[in-house]
Amino acid sequence: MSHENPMSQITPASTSRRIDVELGSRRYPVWIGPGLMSDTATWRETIRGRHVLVFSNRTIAPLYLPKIEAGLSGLSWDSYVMDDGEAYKTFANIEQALGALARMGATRDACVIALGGGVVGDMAGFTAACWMRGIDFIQMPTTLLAMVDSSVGGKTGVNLPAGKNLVGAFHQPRAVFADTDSLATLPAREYRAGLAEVVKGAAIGDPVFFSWLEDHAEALAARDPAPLIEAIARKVAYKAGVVARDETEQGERALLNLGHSFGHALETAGHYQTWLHGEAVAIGMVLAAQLSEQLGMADAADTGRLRRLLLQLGLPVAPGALAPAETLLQLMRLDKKNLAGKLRLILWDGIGRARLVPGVDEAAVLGVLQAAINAPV
Ligand SMILES: NC(=O)c1ccc[n+]([C@@H]2O[C@H](COP(=O)([O-])OP(=O)(O)OC[C@H]3O[C@@H](n4cnc5c(N)ncnc54)[C@H](O)[C@@H]3O)[C@@H](O)[C@H]2O)c1
Ligand SMILES: O=C(O)C(=O)C[C@@H](O)[C@H](O)[C@H](O)COP(=O)(O)O
Ligand SMILES: [Zn+2]
Repeated sequence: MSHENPMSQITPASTSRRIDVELGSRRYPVWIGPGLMSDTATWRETIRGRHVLVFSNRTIAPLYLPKIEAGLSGLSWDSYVMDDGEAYKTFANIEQALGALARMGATRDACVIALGGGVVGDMAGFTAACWMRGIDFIQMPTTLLAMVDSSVGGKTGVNLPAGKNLVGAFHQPRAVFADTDSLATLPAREYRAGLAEVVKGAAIGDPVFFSWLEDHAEALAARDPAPLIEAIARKVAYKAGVVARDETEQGERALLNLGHSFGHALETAGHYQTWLHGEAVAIGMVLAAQLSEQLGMADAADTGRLRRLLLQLGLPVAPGALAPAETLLQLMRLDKKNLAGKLRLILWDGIGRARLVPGVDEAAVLGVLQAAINAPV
């Protein structure tokens, strides 16, 4: 494994923000700002070998692959363009992408470029983790959610019919280039879903950031560029800190899963057709807050602030009658945080004070789910 990443010496021409993810003797930069895709000289420096596979999907490739093509000249490159959607985050697609690397004759110094949202990023990263037991990859996130969350931290993988992200690997990117110009084409619903993962970071461990989000909710909902870039940078910095302290989720990193035990169950139960990941996380955070209240850990006032902020940002706060509470609980039993057959959930003591709680009473979870299913969406 190479230790010092020469990327730490490279600076894009634009007025981008840079946050480093420090992993002991390794580190990589997350660049955030406009024009990064077209700044080919910069990201091209990260590619060490001759072979490149651009991993994208049928929506994003026509929009953004032409922007990066010039930077690939002189390399032996190909693209793997998957169908669009969470339902395609499967092993079958990983096998196809690995086949594309094989056809290229990709060697160990090959690089995968993830050009897209979180689905593409998780799958491109997993492809890179699998090929010859691990090659380089670069994240070029094109959704807000991918910029603030999935492109950073090295969680990669795919879904199984039994549940979300059940198979994967920790495999860190070599660099992240979050070109905020690409958000111009992002549909409004997808944009709002990304804001949920911003709120999550603040709700877990940064009450000052949470208040800042409350003060800037209207501007963020309207995609005002200055507060948006500030919000992206603050969330990335927060996540980078957590990942630096606990890269492989032995402890603190599990907190980044606030709302996800519920959220993943909602996504799976709806066959990825009902709630987007960010929306499911928004609902899941409210459920976690309600459960925390019921267990005597937190006040209703904190749940109220969380609900209000999510609603201001245009996010859902209740699941609707998607599936019976028992079905959702059954899906939650396969969550990766659970131990010894017992639910381990991220709950909170209030805004900015999340914690991992083992052995959570299933009857209490069922009660919260049942009440939420009957509440208006
Ligand atoms: N690895 C992690 O740490 C991590 C963190 C959070 C989420 N995730 C995963 O990320 C996934 C969700 O990611 P997502 O919300 O980005 O969804 P996504 O990747 O499905 O992208 C959302 C939609 O927007 C489209 N799109 C993307 N960029 C666009 C652009 N610039 N213009 C127009 N359309 C564009 C996509 O084609 C897709 O239809 C889930 O699978 C989730 O599990 C992973
Ligand atoms: O980076 C992390 O750690 C996270 O938990 C970030 C989450 O937002 C993300 O959805 C992640 O994919 C969930 O991971 P999982 O381990 O619950 O599958
Ligand atoms: Zn998430």
